[in-house]
Order: sequence, then C-alpha cells, then structure tokens
Amino acid sequence: MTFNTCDLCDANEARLADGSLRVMAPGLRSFGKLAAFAGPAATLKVFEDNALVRATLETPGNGRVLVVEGGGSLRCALVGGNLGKLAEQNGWAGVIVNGCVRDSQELAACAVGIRAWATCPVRSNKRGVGESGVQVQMAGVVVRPGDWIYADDDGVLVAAQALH
Ligand SMILES: O=C([O-])CC(=O)C(=O)O
Repeated sequence: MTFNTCDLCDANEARLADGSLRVMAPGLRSFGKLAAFAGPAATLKVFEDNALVRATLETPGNGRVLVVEGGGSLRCALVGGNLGKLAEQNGWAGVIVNGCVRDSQELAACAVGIRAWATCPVRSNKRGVGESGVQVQMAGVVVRPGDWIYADDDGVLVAAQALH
C-alpha cells in the first residue's frame, strides 16, 4: 500500500474538519523496520500488563494495526523483541503503543511498524488484566476498532473509513 499522510490530509480536509479523520499528537517514535504502515485498527486497553498484547498478537493480524492504549505509562514496556517477531509472523501491519517498548535493536529488525513514546527496559506484568475491542483514546484522539490507521514519517492518522 502506497500512501503519504500529508497527501491524505490535503485530500481529506472535510474529514479533518468533521472529525472523521483525526491526527495523533506528534512525538511517537518509530521502532520497527517499517517506517510506514496502514490497516484497520484492533484495540486494547491495558495498564502495565501486556498479557493481552501477547494473546492478541498470537492471533492472525490480517494486515491490522494493534493500538495498545497503555495509559501512557513510562514505567515498563508493553512490547519487546519477542512480541515484535510475533506481530511480524502473524501478519500484523503495525503496533502503536501509548506507552513504552523495549529491545529496540530487536524491534528494528522486525518487518512491522511500531510506534511508542519511548523505551523502558523493565518488563510489564502478565496478569491478563485489560479490555479488548473497545474504543480507546491516545495521543489526543479516539480510536475505535475498525478505524483505519495510516502511519508514516510525518504522522499517524486515524480515519473512520479507508482513505484515498
Ligand atoms: O515479554 C514482554 O514483556 C515483552 C518482551 O520483552 C518481548 O516481547 O520480548
């Protein structure tokens, strides 16, 4: 899929105005091998616990983007090298974390897109607490399951439908 977030914003100003196209706040860093990725969103809401992240990435991604609303915690990592490999193997287009990742050198080798605020070397809890398939809010925007995500070097877009 070839796209450019700047061109998509230019071509969809009415959607930007009515909120059906939203732009994540800047500052998310790219950690995967793929700087650009797009696909329908799957969502998780967790806090310092990545058992649901693993369980979700163990299922077929079918080109989806997993949006992990981790409450913005900078105290532990919700995705590391093993989960990055799992995402690549199972056909996820990308993972966007409102929180931290770790194993950044391993993530850089994974053919998947990864966005997070920062790295943290501490692993998270594995209790399995959280919610899947819910509306979440991160980086200033609402993300609903099935929304289209477009991420490249210029930003991360969230759209109610596929954009052209
Ligand atoms: O298991 C974890 O908590 C995350 C991690 O380090 C990995 O995915 O390799």
